Amino acid sequence: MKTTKSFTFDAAHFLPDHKGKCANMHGHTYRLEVSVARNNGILGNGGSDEGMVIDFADLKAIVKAEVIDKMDHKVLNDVLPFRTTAENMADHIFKVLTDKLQASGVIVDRIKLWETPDSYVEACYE
Ligand SMILES: Nc1nc2c(c(=O)[nH]1)N=C([C@H](O)[C@H](O)COP(=O)(O)OP(=O)(O)OP(=O)(O)O)CN2
Ligand SMILES: [Zn+2]
Repeated sequence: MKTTKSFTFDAAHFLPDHKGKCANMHGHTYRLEVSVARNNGILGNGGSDEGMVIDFADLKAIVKAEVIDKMDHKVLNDVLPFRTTAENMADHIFKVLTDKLQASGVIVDRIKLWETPDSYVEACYE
């Protein structure tokens, strides 16, 4: 069982040394899909999380605090310490959310990051 929450955020960036137009500052409305699962495969048993991987609201709050608030309406080159390709961003988001969720027995199964309406990357568990 996988549980997914989607987000959008707007940000500017440029790719140093890019051979094409992306070397120039430009913006994207990114779409981020975060899919998570239980590390033991068993859904919550008892209490508020009964029958859930994670409450949608809890997942939303974590992604907002750890990712969206740090990237939305930012110049990504100023806030991320790597070349801001969609691949590097998805890898970073995967690691940040894995660190945050692992104590509660939740794993990040997939990060899907759309940079444009027709271009996306995926970072997947194993
Ligand atoms: N593998 C990757 N290739 C490119 C990335 C990336 O992150 N990973 N990024 C860019 C640029 O950021 C660019 O803004 C997006 O590229 P592209 O899809 O080519 O942009 P367009 O939507 O304008 O292209 P269309 O020709 O309209 O499809 C470049 N490459
Ligand atoms: Zn771009």
